[in-house]
Amino acid sequence: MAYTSSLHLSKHLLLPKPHRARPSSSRSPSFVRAARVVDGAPHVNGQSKKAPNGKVQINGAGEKGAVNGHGKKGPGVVNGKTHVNGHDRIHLSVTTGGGGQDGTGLRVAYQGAPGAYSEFAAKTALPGCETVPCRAFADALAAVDRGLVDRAILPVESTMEGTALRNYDLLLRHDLVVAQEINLFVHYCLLAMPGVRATEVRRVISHPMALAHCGRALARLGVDREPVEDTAGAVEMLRSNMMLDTAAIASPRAADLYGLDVLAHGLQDESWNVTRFLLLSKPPSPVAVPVDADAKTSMVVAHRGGSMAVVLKVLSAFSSRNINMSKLEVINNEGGVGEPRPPVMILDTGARGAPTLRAFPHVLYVDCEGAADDPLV
Ligand SMILES: O=C(O)C(=O)Cc1ccccc1
Repeated sequence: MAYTSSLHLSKHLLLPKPHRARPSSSRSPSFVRAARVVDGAPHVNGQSKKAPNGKVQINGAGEKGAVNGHGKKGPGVVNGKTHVNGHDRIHLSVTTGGGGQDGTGLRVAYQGAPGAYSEFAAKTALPGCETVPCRAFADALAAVDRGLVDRAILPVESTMEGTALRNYDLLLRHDLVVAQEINLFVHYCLLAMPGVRATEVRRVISHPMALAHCGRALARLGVDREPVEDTAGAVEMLRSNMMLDTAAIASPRAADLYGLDVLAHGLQDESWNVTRFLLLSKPPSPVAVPVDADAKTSMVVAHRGGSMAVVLKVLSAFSSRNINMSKLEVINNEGGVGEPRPPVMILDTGARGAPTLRAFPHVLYVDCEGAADDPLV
């Protein structure tokens, strides 16, 4: 069976606050070569006291155990071997830290048309930046890879739907670091051409995530749903095709930008609707994260077998170090009943020779407290 299970753990409901002392046993299982994600308290729409930002690094640590492709061996990594139960594996990590940086002079690629939520997230994270619209998320990441822009922004998780696995998968195919994380309240509106009334709407178009987040409201309206590339693109489509029987789900900002009427505010099924975006850049990270900062490290453990044993090792490695985990997502793409999913392709930058894409059926996404340069992590 192809399945995904995820366990979202509240940061403060887990273990006691980690003691910053080293664990009693230095022989704790070594399972990840960690790079860190540094992150402060929840940062929503730039309002956080401790804005998350810092560095995010994503890359393969090959059998040499290189961290983020720099060949650095973190002191907390007990060994650099890449075997879990004899199975080859790669682990990746992401570091994010405090925000509030001036974005003047920086170009940030995002998926969608002007007025998309991703564009707003970029402008919130890096005020003053120039935003560059792209047709697809993959195009935005490719633009950073090629040096056409300084950063790309990608939604990776939402409180309503959990991890956006497709985007995470995309991330793993690139050698990019996470420069910053931003959590954005997403407020959905129903927009229509001026003069159109709600009773005249037969169809609603938007980004698939927006349609999913407003599922109950749309069912009540009894309208057809049609996914399009992005929320602002949906609005643009209404406008340029003068569609009078169709509405779009998008932001109030998009309504202003394209001159559409707002038929309804707060269309989302849950009032607490926060999306987590990652701001990505080429390595090395443009943001330095002090080890003593409140930090979050994200890592990916990729392996080829013994799935439950790996999960247990990961849990026990965190537990023995008294490190709080804030996310554990287990992806198993082989075995069992149902449609098998393709393996996750990961760019291994630690391997000898040129970076190579490697396929892994089993992947764990882990977020934990602590900075990547903290020996404990
Ligand atoms: O379509 C957009 O506006 C995006 O930026 C993608 C998206 C969609 C819904 C919530 C967050 C991001």
